Amino acid sequence: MIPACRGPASHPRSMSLWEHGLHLFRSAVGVVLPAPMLRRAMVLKTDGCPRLVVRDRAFPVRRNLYLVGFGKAVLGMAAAAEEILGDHLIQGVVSVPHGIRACLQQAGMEEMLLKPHSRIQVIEGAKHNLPDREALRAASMIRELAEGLTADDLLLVLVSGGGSALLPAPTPPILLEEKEKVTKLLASRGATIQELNTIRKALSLLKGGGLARAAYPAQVLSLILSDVIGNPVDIIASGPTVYSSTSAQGCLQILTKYNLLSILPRSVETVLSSSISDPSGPKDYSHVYNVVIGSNSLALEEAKHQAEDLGYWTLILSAAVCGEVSRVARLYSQLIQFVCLSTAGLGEGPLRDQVRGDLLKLAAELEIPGLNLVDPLKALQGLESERWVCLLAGGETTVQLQGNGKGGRNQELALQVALELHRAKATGAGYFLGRCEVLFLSGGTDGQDGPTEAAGAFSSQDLVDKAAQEGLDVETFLSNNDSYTFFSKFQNGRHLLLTGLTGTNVMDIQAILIRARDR
Ligand SMILES: Nc1ncnc2c1ncn2[C@@H]1O[C@H](COP(=O)(O)OP(=O)(O)OP(=O)(O)O)[C@@H](O)[C@H]1O
Ligand SMILES: O=C(O)[C@H](O)CO
Repeated sequence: MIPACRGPASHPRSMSLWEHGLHLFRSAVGVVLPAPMLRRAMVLKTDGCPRLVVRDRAFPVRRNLYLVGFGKAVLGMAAAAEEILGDHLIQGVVSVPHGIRACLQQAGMEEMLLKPHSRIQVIEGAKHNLPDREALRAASMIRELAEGLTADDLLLVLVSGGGSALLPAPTPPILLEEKEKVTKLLASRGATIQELNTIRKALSLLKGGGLARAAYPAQVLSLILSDVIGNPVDIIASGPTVYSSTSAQGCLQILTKYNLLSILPRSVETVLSSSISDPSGPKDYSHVYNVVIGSNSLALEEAKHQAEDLGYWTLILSAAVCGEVSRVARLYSQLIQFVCLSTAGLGEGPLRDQVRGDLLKLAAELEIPGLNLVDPLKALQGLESERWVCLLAGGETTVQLQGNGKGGRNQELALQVALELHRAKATGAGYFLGRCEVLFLSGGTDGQDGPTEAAGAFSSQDLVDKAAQEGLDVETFLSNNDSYTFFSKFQNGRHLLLTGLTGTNVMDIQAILIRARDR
């Protein structure tokens, strides 16, 4: 479990980079844990007329509050919300992952469980993140609750990643199995989450704004924890409270792209063609207020704040890092080399120009939204030598699985960075890398990286050599996508980032910490 984050007890200079990295990761996750996040997002004011205040809006409350939720982090969010709302909450239903209560109990995370006499009913479903009968039952209870509301009511909707599978309500005559078949095929053919959820929205009664329509004329307040790059509220959990501008033509384009048109179930064709005559449904969503209350950027901001407190010159590179792990690893390795050249006080020179050129080229190729390295590189170049540097980033990379090993994208990234740095040691940058202490850390904020029990891993430029001394060949493990097995064996698992399930999820976080070695 991620403990509540306090500042580090020891003086920053006496702490290892390792301890700094762990502190930053814990702080980043701490700020998007359900309870603190909910407490920041909404306040129940009881002076005068009781009202629920969220950002610039105040919703009058008089025991007229209902709650629904769906997603992997929603149980903790519901527990925190119920505590804030007290007796004003009349009734609630949340759809959460199969086995989550036992899991949280086992991990000692009681604060994320509902109290014994809670007014919120919990349905566990979507085993293996796939919609099932239980999730279907939860979705229909949620729909019923929403449809029974009046203009005097306020519906609080809690949304987090994993919500799509936990809120299945296929538009008749589509059957659950038919819808699942389409989404499974799309996912296996490499569709993006935007494409996948565009189709899900078109085939669902509740997604793509359907829940907000069902709740009308009640007010709808939707609090959203984002697990998608750029925080698009219409895509996160397939946007059940967000107007959907998706057209049937847009859906057909996606289905054509992935060669699915000829194998669509008849029911899906029927629903898509009937939506051509009613392209978007009602557009008035003035009764809805959607607010993103937790995101990768928020977590990175907190890590930056903490790193600055520790004495680092800190920069957030991007909260939208995506792309193949091996290419992202090359980008991070070149950034590390650039920083080492800069902090070693090397003035303008051909080596740094070369690294800079390679970096800009690679960054352009990766097309990471909003990543502009020109100014950060200038700033790094202008830093006084020996300055501690912290670079932070977040997002979600992808791994093309080729082997049958055990791992996750964060552990694979950490291992790839170590390999890239090892290779760089043989180049002109090697001398400068040797003069710096470097720590690379990548972790999933949900505490689980792929199907492993680690959240991620730490690495550095000496890892490959040290592993070789233990008879472990990094390239062999990487070629089998076996990063977890590697990190479990190497130095008895010391480089694994082990946090346990955190109860939240804002994708992944990377931290690079660099300081000149004492000479
Ligand atoms: N052996 C492996 N090595 C590297 N990556 C792996 C391996 N096996 C699975 N993965 C990656 O793990 C991811 C799936 O795990 P996980 O459930 O953590 O991701 P997710 O479904 O995107 O969940 P979330 O967004 O909640 O973290 C995929 O990106 C997959 O490519
Ligand atoms: O539930 C979903 O659709 C994904 O987790 C993206 O939010």
